[in-house]
Amino acid sequence: MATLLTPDICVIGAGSGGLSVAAAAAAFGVDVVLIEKGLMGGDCLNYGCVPSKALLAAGKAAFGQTKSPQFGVFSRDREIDFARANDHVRQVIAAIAPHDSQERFEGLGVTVLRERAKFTSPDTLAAGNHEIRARRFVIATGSTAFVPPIPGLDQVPYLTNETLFDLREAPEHLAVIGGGPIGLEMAQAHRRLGAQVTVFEAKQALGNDDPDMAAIVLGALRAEGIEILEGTAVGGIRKTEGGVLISAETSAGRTLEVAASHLLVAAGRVANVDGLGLEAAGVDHDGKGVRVDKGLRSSNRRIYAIGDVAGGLQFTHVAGYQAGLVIRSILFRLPVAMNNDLVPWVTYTAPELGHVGLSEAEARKKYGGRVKVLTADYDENDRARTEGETTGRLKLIAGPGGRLLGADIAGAKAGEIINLLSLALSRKMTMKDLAGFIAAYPTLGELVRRAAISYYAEAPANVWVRRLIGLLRKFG
Ligand SMILES: Cc1cc2nc3c(=O)[nH]c(=O)nc-3n(C[C@H](O)[C@H](O)[C@H](O)COP(=O)(O)OP(=O)(O)OC[C@H]3O[C@@H](n4cnc5c(N)ncnc54)[C@H](O)[C@@H]3O)c2cc1C
Ligand SMILES: NC(=O)c1ccc[n+]([C@@H]2O[C@H](COP(=O)([O-])OP(=O)(O)OC[C@H]3O[C@@H](n4cnc5c(N)ncnc54)[C@H](O)[C@@H]3O)[C@@H](O)[C@H]2O)c1
Repeated sequence: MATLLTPDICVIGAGSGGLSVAAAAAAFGVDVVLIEKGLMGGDCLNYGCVPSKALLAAGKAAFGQTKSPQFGVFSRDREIDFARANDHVRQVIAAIAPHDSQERFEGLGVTVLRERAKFTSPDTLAAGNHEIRARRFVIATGSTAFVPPIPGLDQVPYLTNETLFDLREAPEHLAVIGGGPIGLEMAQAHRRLGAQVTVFEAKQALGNDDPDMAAIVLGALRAEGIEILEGTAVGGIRKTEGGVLISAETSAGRTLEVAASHLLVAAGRVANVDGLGLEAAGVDHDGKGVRVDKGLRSSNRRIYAIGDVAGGLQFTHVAGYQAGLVIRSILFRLPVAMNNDLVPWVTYTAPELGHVGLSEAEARKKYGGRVKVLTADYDENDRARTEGETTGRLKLIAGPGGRLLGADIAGAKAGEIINLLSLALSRKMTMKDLAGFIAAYPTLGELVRRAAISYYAEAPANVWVRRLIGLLRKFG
């Protein structure tokens, strides 16, 4: 007979979103059951952010050696041991894992069940030998790699983010389907660790970002020898003795065939809703995931959904932000509303690509001619020069009254600089604020001031400003 549990909150999925809800609720002394069918930590720790950034760091170290003669440093034997790079990935995961572990959460007072969860009715969930009736449920089951219906793909061995980080040898030639953040981050990491890499992108690579900024990143990746075939849809795949043969057609109607040793599918994500019993629970869902309102509630008011499964922006910090909103709603019954306008994102290629707020196109659509686009180039920044990182640009989008509407950065440390602009956006700052603070010299952050100051570029030529200066001069 099933054991009945009646916690205040039941969380399904111990990834970025689920762990944040469980930890916060437990900190307030609330009775929580957390259910995880796979590894604690979910995608981000085991198959996503952490291993991808660790592998990129290994690639950066390898690439640094090729750049070092610029600094008068010559290394004689440049040898890449891919297995050691993979060890680094494993060690980073292992170092973070205790923070997300069952032991830690049980120590916080959370009941952790390592089972697959499934709703059996609008207020009941089954998980192994347990039946759970909670006051509130939070679905945080994440997403999985979307595998496109390409003829032959199901007949060949392919990698996804769940298997890529198991490789102990560098692929000789890695073919990647998808030129989004996953495809391009992994293309660069593997290229720098010795693989030949070809990326097939049906539309535009980095298509969710500002096209000018994406072009800077794509140019840099191509210069490192990554072949990025945009407007090129994969039409079929065959197994060969040495790997796979990929047939693709370009938007110009040209057919091409590429032989590769390994294939990575990075063509987007599907929300993990299958097998959750959502129909039994009365929870509506569509191709994007669980349908939620601004307060992250599903069609069953007792059940919330957060993170990748909720069908919006798919980032760890979004899952964490949504977890905070759900906690406020469940524990304090406060009205909450998600605001995606303030969410930054970063693609960790080199150069990095960062974004927050409205894009230039969105801003122009909303404010027309009242939008000013202000830029500062990395090759004019002293710190970028000293570091040999002069490829890049920062773009600020200013609206009426000089108010910051959005920002895009392609360049070194874009991910760090975008945080400053994320804060500025959330505080409703203007170009006056961004031009008026003291930035330490020499830093890449000075790019923000430089772009913001250009908002006032016309001031010295303004006749009224000149008259005012002339008038003030008369007072001695
Ligand atoms: C290669 C890659 C790189 C990425 N890099 C970044 C990055 O740099 N920065 C960033 O912000 N985001 C990044 N992301 C996205 C980020 O990983 C996700 O947005 C984040 O993990 C979503 O958190 P989540 O809690 O919604 O889901 P997850 O972290 O995936 O957790 C969901 C958990 O639910 C469990 N589960 C599913 N179904 C059930 C069930 N029926 N019963 C019990 N348990 C279940 C799963 O096993 C999983 O552990 C990356 C993703 C990938 C794939
Ligand atoms: N740095 C980060 O924060 C980071 C890193 C990786 C992933 N992520 C998250 O994970 C999400 C998923 O990443 P992703 O790169 O898999 O998805 P994506 O949707 O951003 O990109 C997938 C790309 O694959 C292309 N594509 C789809 N089918 C194709 C086909 N048959 N042939 C050729 N191209 C095809 C699409 O046109 C698209 O450009 C991201 O949107 C992001 O939210 C974040």
